[in-house]
Amino acid sequence: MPSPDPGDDETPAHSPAIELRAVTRVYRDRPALGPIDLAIPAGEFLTVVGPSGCGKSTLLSLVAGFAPPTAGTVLADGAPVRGPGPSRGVVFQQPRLFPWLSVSGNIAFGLRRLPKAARKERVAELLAMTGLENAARLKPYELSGGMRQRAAIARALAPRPKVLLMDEPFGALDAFTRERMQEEIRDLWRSTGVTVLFITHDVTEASTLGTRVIALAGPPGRISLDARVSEGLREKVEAAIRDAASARAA
Ligand SMILES: Nc1ncnc2c1ncn2[C@@H]1O[C@H](COP(=O)(O)OP(=O)(O)OP(=O)(O)O)[C@@H](O)[C@H]1O
Repeated sequence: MPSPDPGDDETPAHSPAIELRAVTRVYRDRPALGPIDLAIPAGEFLTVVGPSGCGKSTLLSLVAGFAPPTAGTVLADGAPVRGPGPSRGVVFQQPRLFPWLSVSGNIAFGLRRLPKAARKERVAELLAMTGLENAARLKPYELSGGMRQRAAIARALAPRPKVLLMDEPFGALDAFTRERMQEEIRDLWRSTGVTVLFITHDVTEASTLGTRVIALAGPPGRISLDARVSEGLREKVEAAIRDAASARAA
């Protein structure tokens, strides 16, 4: 009789895209986060909302691998996170594009290991996906705020990360651009199947944009609510936002 494979229970395909096990983070003796237990299945669009200082960015930086947890474990696809990696793309509130590179150059930056033809093809794909075809040669200072953020999203998606980590990505945009970007990020999420962890302090954004919302209270940040977003509500709020936007444009 064949013996059972001892690794079966740990098959990465069954692991959540991201998992935090009893994670805490302390800065200079001051607890900022945790303990947190959280599993984010692949393909989920999770929004994290909470007041300023409750630990949202700390949570994201631990998942990104920018900082280690003080205690506990952060896992990506079942493997401990030991630093930043190409499977986790990050988008910040300020786009942080390289000012000396064009939009194409910025998108291509993380693709240096690809052969030239494949790199060109992937950049073209990302430009089309984010509606930046006509801005390919422009430098960041020549872009609007929304275009800059789209370029940053394209750059983060270029290496096909499994997880996209977004830290208040639309916080610096005007309300109109922000609504458009919210629709666009949902379209990108649908078309790429990427797992999204999206930080916001905007309650409406948190409760309508994703498939699941967690609220943090703190510091130290703890999960005070973990709820599934009702599909019906989201569609209704999206339709209302679209109507409001087209009424304004008319
Ligand atoms: N590098 C750091 N050194 C020391 N303390 C820090 C550091 N980063 C964050 N903190 C502290 O940890 C706590 C959580 O901060 P964090 O930035 O994660 O909160 P946040 O919810 O993202 O806030 P905001 O919405 O204002 O961005 C705060 O008390 C903050 O002062």
